[in-house]
Amino acid sequence: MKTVLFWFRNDLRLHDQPALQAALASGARYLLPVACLPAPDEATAWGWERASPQRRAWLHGALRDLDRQLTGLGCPLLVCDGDPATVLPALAAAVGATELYCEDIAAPEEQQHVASLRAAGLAVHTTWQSSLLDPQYLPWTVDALPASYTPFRQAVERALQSAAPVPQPMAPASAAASTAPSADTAPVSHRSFPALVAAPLAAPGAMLPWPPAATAAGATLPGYRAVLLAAPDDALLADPRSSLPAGPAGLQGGETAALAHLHQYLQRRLPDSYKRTRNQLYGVDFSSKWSPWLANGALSARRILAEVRAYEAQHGANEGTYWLWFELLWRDYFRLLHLQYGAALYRERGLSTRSAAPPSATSDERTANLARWRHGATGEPLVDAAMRELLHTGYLSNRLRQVVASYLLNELQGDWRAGAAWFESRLVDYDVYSNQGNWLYIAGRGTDPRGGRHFNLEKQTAEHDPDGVYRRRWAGSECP
Ligand SMILES: Cc1cc2nc3c(=O)[nH]c(=O)nc-3n(C[C@H](O)[C@H](O)[C@H](O)COP(=O)(O)OP(=O)(O)OC[C@H]3O[C@@H](n4cnc5c(N)ncnc54)[C@H](O)[C@@H]3O)c2cc1C
Repeated sequence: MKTVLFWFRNDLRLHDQPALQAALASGARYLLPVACLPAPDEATAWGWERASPQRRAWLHGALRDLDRQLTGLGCPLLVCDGDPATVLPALAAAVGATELYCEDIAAPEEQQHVASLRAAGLAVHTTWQSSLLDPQYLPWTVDALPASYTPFRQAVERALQSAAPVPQPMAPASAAASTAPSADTAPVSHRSFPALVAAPLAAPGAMLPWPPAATAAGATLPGYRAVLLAAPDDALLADPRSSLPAGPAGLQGGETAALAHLHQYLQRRLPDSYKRTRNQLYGVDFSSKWSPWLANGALSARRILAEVRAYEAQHGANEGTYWLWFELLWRDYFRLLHLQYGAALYRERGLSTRSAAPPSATSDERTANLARWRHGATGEPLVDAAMRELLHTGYLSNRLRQVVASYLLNELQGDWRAGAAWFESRLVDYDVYSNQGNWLYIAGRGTDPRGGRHFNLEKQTAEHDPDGVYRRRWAGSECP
């Protein structure tokens, strides 16, 4: 009787889960859901930890919630320690599985994981499911995406206008193959758009049981990690100054809290003010705060859009609801760029053909500058306040992300890849596509024709923190 593994990656949810639906429809008798946690002390090439304690705490909350839900369906989540390329083949052998289902992620390291699993003899079925738009139904093949965001958005909006007004629910993904191209496969061309934004799937009403060998092996399963789910660490997220007030008495990681947060955001009619408030620097309601749940997949972008469309049907569309779509489309754009360019986005020059002007600062000066930037000790009050907020809470408004990125690149002559790696370590909403895409954009090494962004600090301060409230909020915060 067939046994399959389902590997939860950045899709820690049961709603709108075509990859999981494919596993359930595969004819398997048993299914073992598994998530792999990186080692807590994993370091980056830049010398700092890969994921901060805050980022890990948010992820752990999502895993705890997923485990609660799966346990309720009789199929608990197995959380494993270590490198998926090692742990998963060992686990498959221990429980008699030869097939694995998971979402497709078009970033080089994540692609390498899948390649290693295949090389180890597992049949891996991947499903692309993290974007709003289904790449199979784009007006172009992904290797011919419009060269920058605005023509991309305009073409998508034209395509949607010419499509059937009510999108059809997405059929469960085929178990036989990937449902959409990865960066390493050639896409096919399509001329119709009704499924361009599929309706989100409901959560499965039932799961399959664990394989008997897994039940018998229990704590001796390869990679098995016993303590995570029993020892909440979300107090790390409870800084009262945070724009993302999380922790035991605040927002929680995971699908249950994600859906509750989405509903309250809509119920309180916050979309109506979004366009006006979105560039503010602090507070909970100035922006949606969907990103921490979107990042680890506790919330699906298609589910958000479906609910925003229902909101528009009830209250009327307005510039706020449009702007939320506009921003979610940016998120998609960076995903599609990964499908188009893959590892090229990770080169120092990115997609740019021009070589960088040699920095006038010495290498030692640049190293010292980077350390001062990371710890909020540059001497520029707005930058320092923002970097301290990031360090203490794992969240930063979009405007401040732009300001501090520009400062590192332009004033401190820093390496954009170091900035991106620091954000990866600290952001609770770290998303490989959005992080890489935004850093490339500000560095002028992506597709943007304007060639980089330089934010004027004086102007930004006067415009967004004229009375100094934000700077005072973080002044004097000790930085480790
Ligand atoms: C240098 C830099 C690095 C970034 N790194 C990340 C990252 O790792 N993860 C991440 O989710 N976002 C990243 N962003 C984008 C953006 O800052 C966050 O998505 C946003 O601040 C999250 O807060 P929110 O959910 O309240 O956003 P809202 O303003 O409410 O926007 C709604 C949603 O739209 C999407 N969105 C908004 N702005 C952007 C954008 N510029 N690019 C892509 N998607 C966007 C997000 O999914 C967001 O949740 C980065 C921006 C910059 C300038």
